[in-house]
Amino acid sequence: MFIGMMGAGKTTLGRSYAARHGLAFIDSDQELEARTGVSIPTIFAVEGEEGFREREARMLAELLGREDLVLATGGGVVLRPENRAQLRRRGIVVYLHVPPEVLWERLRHDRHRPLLQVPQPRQRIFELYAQRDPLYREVADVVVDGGRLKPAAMLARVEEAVRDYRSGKGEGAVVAEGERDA
Ligand SMILES: Nc1ncnc2c1ncn2[C@@H]1O[C@H](COP(=O)(O)OP(=O)(O)OP(=O)(O)O)[C@@H](O)[C@H]1O
Ligand SMILES: O=C(O)C1=C[C@@H](O)[C@@H](O)[C@H](O)C1
Ligand SMILES: [Mg+2]
Repeated sequence: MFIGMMGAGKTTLGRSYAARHGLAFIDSDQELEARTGVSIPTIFAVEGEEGFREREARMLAELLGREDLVLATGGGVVLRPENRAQLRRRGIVVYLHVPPEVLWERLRHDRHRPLLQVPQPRQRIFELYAQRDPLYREVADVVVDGGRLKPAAMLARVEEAVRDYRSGKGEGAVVAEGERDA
């Protein structure tokens, strides 16, 4: 599973990680859009953030029941304690850590992420980062620092971190229970 802030690269890297390993890939946000037939901004507009979080939590519970799946989660999935508990129980959780300055460079022209459609989106990213970084770390098995790395270089770091984690060499890592997939 990939977790991290909006713009960290969960969708981009999740898809390429899955392709490299011959695993199925699902992006929680895209799956919600496909199932509801409407965009995430529309879900936020009609049902509010609470309605979206409810759908997201139900989707997570369902998808975590599937084997051999690489899952890219939504950026806010760690906000609910029950989601964090579920993430900790299943699969290898990879936190793609990207500092807020870099996220801002990537997202400054974004019009699709409802939480950034505010008068001061840069400040919003910094606030969300401050609130969520500890939550991502709480559930992560491995933390991969992206910084300004290109997706291919970041993927190489993910591969290395997952390998180390599996062989019990990762910093603070515990030996993986059976076959756990990212
Ligand atoms: N390592 C990278 N370097 C530069 N740009 C990147 C990198 N990874 C992703 N991007 C770009 O940043 C944007 C966000 O990437 P992506 O959609 O994969 O993030 P995400 O973590 O899935 O975000 P969200 O939680 O909002 O879905 C995209 O335009 C993507 O092309
Ligand atoms: O960070 C967030 O709270 C969000 C991130 C996106 O992945 C979407 O799930 C949605 O835009 C909310
Ligand atoms: Mg995404």
